[in-house]
Amino acid sequence: MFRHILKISLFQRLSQQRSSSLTTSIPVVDVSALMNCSSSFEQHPSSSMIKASKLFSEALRQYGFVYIKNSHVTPLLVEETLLQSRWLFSQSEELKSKNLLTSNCHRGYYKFTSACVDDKIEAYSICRDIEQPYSLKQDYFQQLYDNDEKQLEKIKNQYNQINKWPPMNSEFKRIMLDYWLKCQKTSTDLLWSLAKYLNLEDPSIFIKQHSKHDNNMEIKYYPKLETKTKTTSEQMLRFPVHCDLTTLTLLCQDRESGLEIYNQNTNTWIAAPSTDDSILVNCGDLMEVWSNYYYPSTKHRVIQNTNNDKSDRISIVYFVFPNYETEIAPIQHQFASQTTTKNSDFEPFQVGDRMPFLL
Ligand SMILES: O=C(O)CCC(=O)C(=O)O
Ligand SMILES: [Fe+2]
Repeated sequence: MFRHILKISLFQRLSQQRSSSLTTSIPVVDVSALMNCSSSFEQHPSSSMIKASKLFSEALRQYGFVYIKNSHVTPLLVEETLLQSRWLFSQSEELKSKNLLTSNCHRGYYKFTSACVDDKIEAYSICRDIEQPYSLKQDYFQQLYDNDEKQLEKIKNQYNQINKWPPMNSEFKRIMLDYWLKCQKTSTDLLWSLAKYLNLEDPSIFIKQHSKHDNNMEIKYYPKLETKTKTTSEQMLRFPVHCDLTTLTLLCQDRESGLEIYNQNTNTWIAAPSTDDSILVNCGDLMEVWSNYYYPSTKHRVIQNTNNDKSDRISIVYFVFPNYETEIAPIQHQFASQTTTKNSDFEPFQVGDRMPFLL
């Protein structure tokens, strides 16, 4: 009980910090009717499911990014995860480097220099928390390297590295894994809904090809900048312009500004501030191709916050990937003729072919 009250008041305090004074034209969609739809969607879906699916799909189609509320990722869980993230980055260099440092692996702590000259961004990453993570990728690598046992052994050792957890904080691990799982569940429901909206012959095609949940979650810490670098627009970037490689990406942030989304209709950048009760979803390159260019992979970036650069910033990004062996090619669907027909000479590829190779 006490714990619950504490959590709520903490949540209220933090969400006051998180709510934004900025406005944005990116739509907010209530996805409550879609949650659990991948397991409960019967032959005759309810009208609220159909409505939510249409709103979500059309918003993604139009903007590339959508705020979703009432997903499995509750506002309280977002606050708790941000709080634990903040705890991690405030730990000593020794703890972060000694216990968590990673090289050539998608799990653990690392630093990188980004677009801005004196910018050092810290990051912490986890993947699906299983004992033999290579098992998720072995179908792909085995057909790639067939009989090359030596190479396969090397790859197996590399990919079997497990998540790195800070010692003596079991709460950290519990909350991170909870957040990870709720993003997994949310993304599965959203993938189902996107396929359903396209009226695909097999509406479970996307989720079948995501059965291994080989996803990656990355928390980034952007420290307060000591010097203002405002001279050119290039220098104001904190994370460069890019598209994600994913099918879907789920993103939340704890400060009001920084993230911007490119709108190709108006040729402008739109601010994507954090909100109290929603998280952002966008499509990446794999979904763009797979959906026959219907759901666009949209450019985005993080800029230096010039209104309030007294603060640091945390973002939590959950990258959703199909199984490595999945073959990607534009799919036929009811809207396919309206989309750019780029598929006549399209060479199908496997997801693993596009992923960074870690040896
Ligand atoms: O930090 C952010 O808000 C954006 C990061 C991002 O877009 C990415 O990691 O792909
Ligand atoms: Fe991104």
